[in-house]
Amino acid sequence: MMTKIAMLGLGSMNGAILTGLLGSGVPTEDVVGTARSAASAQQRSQQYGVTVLSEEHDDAANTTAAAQADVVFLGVKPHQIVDLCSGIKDALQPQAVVVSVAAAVTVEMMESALAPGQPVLRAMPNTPMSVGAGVVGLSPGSAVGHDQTEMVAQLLGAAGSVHVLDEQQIDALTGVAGSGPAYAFYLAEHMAAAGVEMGLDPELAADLAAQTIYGAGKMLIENRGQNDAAQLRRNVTSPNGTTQKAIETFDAAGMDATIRAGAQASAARAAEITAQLRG
Ligand SMILES: NC(=O)c1ccc[n+]([C@@H]2O[C@H](COP(=O)([O-])OP(=O)(O)OC[C@H]3O[C@@H](n4cnc5c(N)ncnc54)[C@H](O)[C@@H]3O)[C@@H](O)[C@H]2O)c1
Ligand code: PRO
Repeated sequence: MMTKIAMLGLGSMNGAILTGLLGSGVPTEDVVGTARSAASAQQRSQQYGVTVLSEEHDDAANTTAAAQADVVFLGVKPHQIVDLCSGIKDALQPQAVVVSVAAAVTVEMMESALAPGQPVLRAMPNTPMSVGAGVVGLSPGSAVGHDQTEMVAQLLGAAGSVHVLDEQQIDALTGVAGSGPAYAFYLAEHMAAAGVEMGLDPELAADLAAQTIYGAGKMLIENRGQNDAAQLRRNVTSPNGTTQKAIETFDAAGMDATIRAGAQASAARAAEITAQLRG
């Protein structure tokens, strides 16, 4: 059976998931997306090759898309999720699985806005889903069946590694993996900027940073179970050599603690938004 998919709100995150799903072989005919304006619906329809309905054109765009779907991805901002759930509540098929990708919005908040028994999954993906190298945390709601969780895990698993985990751990996963690509991009920005400051052509410096981070990530994956990140770092660091100087400079600036504090601040911010949403 083909799984029909609705993507309500096709911004950065749902767009990345959609790119990953299409890249893994999901047929474009099986997906309907929604956008707010007619212009962005048209742009996204051209970009992804799927039907995209707009709220501007039709007030019922989200309910129309949701009504046809087996899996409904909610890709709007956290403060919009509960309203979106209320809006699609009566249109959803009873067995359709509602998957929110929003930070901070709990399973309980969604379940309260949906019909009793509606299957819900709270997901925390990251944007490398778009290149088939994402990470997704999945926390099951009270009414989602094991088979339904497996079905969504398999769907998303084609675009990244899927981890089914207790909802209490999802903010921590957000701090490491949901926000994490931004940390790597931040590193790339500043490695490239250093190269430019040392006289490299900006395009070359950006390429060097990108390829280096890609290569290091690939090594981390391919060395799993053999050499961890600390060992791979040591393998680059000749005694009294160039890398040692760089790492000493990072340590002296407290970069190790800063990176931990940043990831923890991301997780803490998720919890803070949850508290704000509860009011
Ligand atoms: N960007 C990330 O890396 C990332 C990672 C994990 C989770 N998330 C979560 O994904 C969600 C979306 O974030 P984003 O970064 O993609 O934001 P975004 O602003 O790029 O995307 C949201 C999209 O939803 C559209 N939208 C708003 N209301 C709508 C409605 N009623 N109907 C249809 N479309 C509507 C907006 O026009 C926009 O295109 C957030 O809840 C965020 O917490 C984002
Ligand atoms: N992007 C979203 C945010 O910054 C959630 C994780 C990554 O809030």
